Amino acid sequence: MTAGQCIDIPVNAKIKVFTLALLNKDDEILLGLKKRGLGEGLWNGFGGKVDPGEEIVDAAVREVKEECGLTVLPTDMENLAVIHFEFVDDPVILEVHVFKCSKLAGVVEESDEMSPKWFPRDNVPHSQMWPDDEVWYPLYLSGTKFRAYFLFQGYKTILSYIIRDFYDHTVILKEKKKDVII
Ligand SMILES: COc1nc(N)nc2c1ncn2[C@H]1C[C@H](O)[C@@H](COP(=O)(O)OP(=O)(O)OP(=O)(O)O)O1
Ligand SMILES: [Mg+2]
Ligand SMILES: [Mg+2]
Repeated sequence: MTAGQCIDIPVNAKIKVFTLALLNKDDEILLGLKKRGLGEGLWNGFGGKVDPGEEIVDAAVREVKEECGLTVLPTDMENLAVIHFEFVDDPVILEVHVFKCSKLAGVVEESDEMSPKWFPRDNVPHSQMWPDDEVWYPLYLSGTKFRAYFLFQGYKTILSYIIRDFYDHTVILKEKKKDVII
């Protein structure tokens, strides 16, 4: 999906594309405590920047390997969501392609970026995760595919968000703090 296909951000927005993989085993999800960079100190799925010319799903597979040692196949990566994050006073919008995967091979290993740990899927540490996760995580649990837009003030405050059905773009959830224009 490109910026032009998202109805909640300007067509000419500057976009930086990322991946985020949610890895499942039975009733558990593997999260990593980010040791550096964007989201340092927070638990998150595994992912990062898509290299120039790289397919998004291939970037997702590469990032999983780099960050937690597991091997996943592109064909086993299920598209769950595309989320756009805008930050006040930052012209660059982050476009995060979220995948889920339940076919995992190899051994979980700590990397220089992530310290991995299994959590019960219905009991993740939201107080130590990005604040948007609490909004959309129930959709992941219910297997609902979605597109979302979040407007942040800094990294801790969500000013507004809108979540749409992945296919027909109907609104699933929407909230806006008073006085925010979107
Ligand atoms: C703003 O809200 C966010 N919420 C969540 N849940 N995840 C986010 C948010 N913003 C970014 N992310 C994800 C997207 C990526 O998976 C990472 C950020 O990428 P990272 O900085 O880890 O990129 P890498 O390529 O892995 O880094 P290196 O260049 O250091 O390898 O966070
Ligand atoms: Mg990363
Ligand atoms: Mg990385």
